[in-house]
Amino acid sequence: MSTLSLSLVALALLCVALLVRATYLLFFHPLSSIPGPWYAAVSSLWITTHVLRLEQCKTIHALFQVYGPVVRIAPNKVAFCDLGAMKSVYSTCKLDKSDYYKSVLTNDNDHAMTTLPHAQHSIRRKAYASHYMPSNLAKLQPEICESTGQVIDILQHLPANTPVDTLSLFSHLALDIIVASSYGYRLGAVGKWAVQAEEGLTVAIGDFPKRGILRSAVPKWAWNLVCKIPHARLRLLCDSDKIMAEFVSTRVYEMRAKLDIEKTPAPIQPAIVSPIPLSFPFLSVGGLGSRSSSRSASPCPSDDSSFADETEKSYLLPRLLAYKYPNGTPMPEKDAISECMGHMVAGTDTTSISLSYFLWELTRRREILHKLRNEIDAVMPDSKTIPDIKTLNGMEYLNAFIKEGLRIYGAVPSLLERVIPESTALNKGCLGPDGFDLLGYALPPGTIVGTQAWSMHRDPAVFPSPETFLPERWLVSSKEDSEAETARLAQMSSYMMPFGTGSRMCGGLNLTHLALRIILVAVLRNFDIEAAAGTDEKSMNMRDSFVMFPASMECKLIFHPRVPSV
Ligand code: HEM
Repeated sequence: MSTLSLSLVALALLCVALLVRATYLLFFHPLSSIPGPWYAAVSSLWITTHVLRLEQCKTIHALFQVYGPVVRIAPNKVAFCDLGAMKSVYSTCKLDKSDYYKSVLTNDNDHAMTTLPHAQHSIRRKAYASHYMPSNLAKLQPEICESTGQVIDILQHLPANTPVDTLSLFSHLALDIIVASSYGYRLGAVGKWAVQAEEGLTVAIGDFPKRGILRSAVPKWAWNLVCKIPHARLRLLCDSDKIMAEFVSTRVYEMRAKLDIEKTPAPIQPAIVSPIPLSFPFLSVGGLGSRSSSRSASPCPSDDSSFADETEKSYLLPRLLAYKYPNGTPMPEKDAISECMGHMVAGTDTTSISLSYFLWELTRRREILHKLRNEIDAVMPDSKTIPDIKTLNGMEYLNAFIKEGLRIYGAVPSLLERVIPESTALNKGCLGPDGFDLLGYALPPGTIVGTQAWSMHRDPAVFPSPETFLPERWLVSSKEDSEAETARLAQMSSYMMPFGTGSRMCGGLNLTHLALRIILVAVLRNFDIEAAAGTDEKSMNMRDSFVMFPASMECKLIFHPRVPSV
């Protein structure tokens, strides 16, 4: 037989094999009764092209509108949009996460977000959870206010009509806040942003998700080869994980040194103590010089008693290093480092993206801005003094605005993938004889299942005119029956999942709420905001790659100081 004939036979066999496989997947596979396009059922290629085009969320949403609340989006993957199923998957049955999350391992090690099994995750979560309790965060309010105050200063001193890329500015601010709250360390990223000096850590955090996508898309040998290419920017991207790990390792070293000094009975030598940032969290290391290092310039309302006893504050890193696993062994440094890195990655871009969209929306919605302003001006007579948490939490319209902002512009609108387990051992009552029951469909073990905030937040039966940004939907209407109003608000809240839902919900949720409030009131009290030329519907069109971001990868706004500013 000639080579040509052999090739033709091989090709024919391949076609038959593909046809047999497609027939099985379409008609005989346990998921074959689930609605969805046939091309999604026979291959993952279709959904992958939409992932690569950065529009998975919108694509899945369009499928729900055609096929209903359960859709097969790939041979082994099912998406749903239903409140009962959401509760069952994420809360009642606490299904394990899918392998997808492993693309964001830090320092080649797990952190809470990448710890897939529920049982192991809950041990991890216990290690950090108390750090983000409101009572601890309240003590960290001065740090957040001070970094925010620095941003206000910088914006006030910019030449008139300077467009500012808020994605960049707020990611520096978010990082300063997270670093201060995690290590009690003054990074000064905002200060560096102001003088256009590159902050290596911010660049590394921005690069890290791209590194994860690239790394998982190519074989290991190809990735190693790419990282050997002598191109400075590429090397930075390849090294982003290492840069973050080195930063956190240095903080561990400093903290250990501080603890050793504290254990030593001899008098502490100032020369040794002074460079340790835990004692002096706001020592400037590249910020705005005296302004940033001066406590008296803090825009926080608190009297200095909150600074008086630094030991009362508890930062994330020492908390992790003091944590003991159930077998009594302390959490190894490697785990503490990965955990801290995970929080920096999880919190920086998400916070800056949300803030950017919130402000951009306000440039188009003067009536909403006006209402917010009235509320803010009333509680903030001095434009340089930010109200405390209690006041911020009590601001009805601000709360409604943030809820609506997270509904439409939540930075993680994506499918949160979970896996149907093999056995019922850990999930008693959750598996029937045919597997997991999802709205009447039996999903066999190994099926990947999930819902997405994008669609849950856009259910027209729960959120009328879902694409309209309407903070008022979160306010109690005095014209309506109060019981009906309570039920309406409760129903909307139950559909909200901007921070995920159930046992794997965002660890930094409380910190985010606090930071968003502080930053929003400070900015809106001090500035009028305008969209710069080129910042429009098209440039801000939402794209997603787990985290959502604007199509143009920037959000340029102009900050005009408000006149008169008290
Ligand atoms: C607007 C800002 C933020 C949004 C929209 C957001 C959203 C989310 C979502 C949706 C998840 C759950 C992922 C899943 O179930 O698969 C998550 C997890 C997580 N987030 Fe956030 N996040 C934000 C800010 C932050 C901040 C500021 C921090 C910390 C500094 C943080 C730390 C974490 C951690 C540690 C997890 C993993 C939780 C666990 O599995 O125990 N996030 N976030």
